[in-house]
Amino acid sequence: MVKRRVHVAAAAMISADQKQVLIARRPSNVDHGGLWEFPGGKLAPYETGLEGLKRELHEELGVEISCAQPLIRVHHEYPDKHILLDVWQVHAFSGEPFGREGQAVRWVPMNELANYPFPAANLPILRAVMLPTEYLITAEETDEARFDARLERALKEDNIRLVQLRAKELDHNAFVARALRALALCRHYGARLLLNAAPALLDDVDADGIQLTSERLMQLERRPIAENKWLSASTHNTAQLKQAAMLGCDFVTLSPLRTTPSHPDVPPMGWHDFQQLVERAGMPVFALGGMTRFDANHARAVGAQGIASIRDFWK
Ligand SMILES: Nc1nc2c([nH]c(=O)n2[C@H]2C[C@H](O)[C@@H](COP(=O)(O)OP(=O)(O)OP(=O)(O)O)O2)c(=O)[nH]1
Ligand SMILES: [Mg+2]
Repeated sequence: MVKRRVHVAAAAMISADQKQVLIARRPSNVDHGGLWEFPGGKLAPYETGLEGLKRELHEELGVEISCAQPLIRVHHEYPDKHILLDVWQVHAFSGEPFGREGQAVRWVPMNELANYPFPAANLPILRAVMLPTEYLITAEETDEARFDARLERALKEDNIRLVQLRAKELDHNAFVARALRALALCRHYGARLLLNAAPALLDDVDADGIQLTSERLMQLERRPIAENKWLSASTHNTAQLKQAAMLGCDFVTLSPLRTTPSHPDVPPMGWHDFQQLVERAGMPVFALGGMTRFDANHARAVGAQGIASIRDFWK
């Protein structure tokens, strides 16, 4: 049997204070009835994703979208169909959303989304909604006070909300000491901290998660940390992306987009290959390798969550 292919546009509508997202409950008499969803629906013939999204949000919620950006594209195999969920983050709209088709509609704080049952295809979307567009990776530093000052500057002035502590130059004790200070700073500014370290390091430092190197990624057979922690991995190709999906990584970095001074001999993948890999990744992907904040919109446009960078934030 050839499966039906269904292209669905859906919206993650964000409240003005950026803290809440709008969800709706599917009526009990349809597919996935009773589960929660991001409002939207199937595209009509010849409609683009954004056109379909505008029509569906008008029909289902009575709102008019004025500003939307691609968030994530998820391909999912249901028993009877192949579905592409084309999800947009809606930052501005007019009208007060209500369930025009009688469905329940609710604004939910980001950190309570996990309490609502969604269809199986929605897991990567929930991750994407919760993640920011920028992922800071810390640089090598020999001076601890300077490390703290630079991290704090990025949290305070650049509004960074996701940080990876990467410090290959430090031994175990020095890494733990730096990580504890970084964690306190991140907590203070409401940012999340992932450690680029062995998963067991979470026993010493109760950070928000682990960033696996591609080498660690390929050695693992199952997810090495609890579900309530974030698991990310550094990836460079299809095999590593598949392994990350198999382990249940919440997101990944994919590199190198461009040639960088730190890896001058590694051939860059460029936006075209990057986009093809992201399309099938099935989880949020941060573009890494020579990226700056000015690349974030382009990264979004080709399907990425955003950009990861050392240099652009470490000043
Ligand atoms: N809108 C939406 N659909 C989702 C989500 N997750 C998910 O698996 N789906 C699936 C359920 C459906 O099979 C399909 C969306 O179809 P739909 O029933 O909303 O389509 P529609 O609004 O055009 O309604 P209809 O005209 O077919 O009645 O995508 C989600 O978060 N939002
Ligand atoms: Mg619908």
